[in-house]
Amino acid sequence: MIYTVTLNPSVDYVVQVDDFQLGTLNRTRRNEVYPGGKGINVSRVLNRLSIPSTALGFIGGFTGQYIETILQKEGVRTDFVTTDGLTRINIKLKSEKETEINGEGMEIPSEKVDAFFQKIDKLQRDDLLVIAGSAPRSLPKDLYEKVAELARKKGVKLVVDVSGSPLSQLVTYSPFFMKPNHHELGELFQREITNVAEAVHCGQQLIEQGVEHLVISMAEQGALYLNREGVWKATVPKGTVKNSVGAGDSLVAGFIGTLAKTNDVMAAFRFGVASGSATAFSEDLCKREDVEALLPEVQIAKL
Ligand SMILES: Nc1ncnc2c1ncn2[C@@H]1O[C@H](COP(=O)(O)OP(=O)(O)O)[C@@H](O)[C@H]1O
Ligand SMILES: O=P(O)(O)OC[C@H]1O[C@](O)(COP(=O)(O)O)[C@@H](O)[C@@H]1O
Repeated sequence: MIYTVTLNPSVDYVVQVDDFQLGTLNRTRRNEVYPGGKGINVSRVLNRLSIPSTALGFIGGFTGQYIETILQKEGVRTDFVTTDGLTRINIKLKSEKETEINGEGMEIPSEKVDAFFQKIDKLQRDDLLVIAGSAPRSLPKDLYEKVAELARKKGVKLVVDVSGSPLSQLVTYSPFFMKPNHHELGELFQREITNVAEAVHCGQQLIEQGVEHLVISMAEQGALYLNREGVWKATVPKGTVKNSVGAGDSLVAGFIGTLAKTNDVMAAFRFGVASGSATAFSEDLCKREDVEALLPEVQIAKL
């Protein structure tokens, strides 16, 4: 079974403003609302690929209720801990450029954290636990490590899609799968990654440290897959980007979902990349038919 953890879910408020100007009244041309947060996006995409998962994490208030309602309507299983706070609203402003404002998240009291750990404690050997996105500032700094520690004790496989210091903490738990983008990878190694050779160099160190499957995504510039046997590069399909929010999460879902179904790593890599691009070319997250249509455009070569 696949479980996703979103410690800091969000309602994503996507607004299109033509010629956005700071410091004045702007009016939207279009606005949409989606359930968001990285683990939640992974669960929603897995569901569209007919792969069941359970979404875990913390929700609160009318925004949290909205997320749970939409997920359940779509058929995603949920087992959130409900708090008295209010799930954040993240602003995704589309104008000449894409601007994001992500909230810091709500206060989560310690008894709610205990309730969350009780849920993690029910996972079984060989379950996949996807840890994705930021944690609300109120949570202890080592919370992700504690989740990873418990997962390791129970023989649960870790999938990691986080950035900043949680990434450097979780990499030491030999994740089954990790998907940093090249900026996150650069941050981890405290250097700028400007080309494939540099990304491969850093990626290989992660494989040596015990990461089993690694995808380094580089938006429209392609993606790399690394394991103990080698390095592969995929081209990404060309198209018009409508909303790249959730593209990375879609790659994660496409990869782990296909790997769970077929045990074929290259099929998983191809499907993951096509899922990321299908999301970038859609308003919301990708649909299965859009992903399948892009598969022939993903060319994979061994480096
Ligand atoms: N402009 C784009 N054109 C085509 N595919 C894209 C584009 N941006 C993102 N993608 C797809 O989404 C995947 C993840 O995007 P990326 O921006 O690297 O990750 P993240 O969303 O985690 O920052 C890419 O590997 C690619 O498949
Ligand atoms: O937890 P964070 O890092 O604040 O990110 C949350 C945001 O990330 C998203 O999950 C999208 O992630 P990506 O665009 O990186 O795939 C949004 O739905 C959400 O608003």
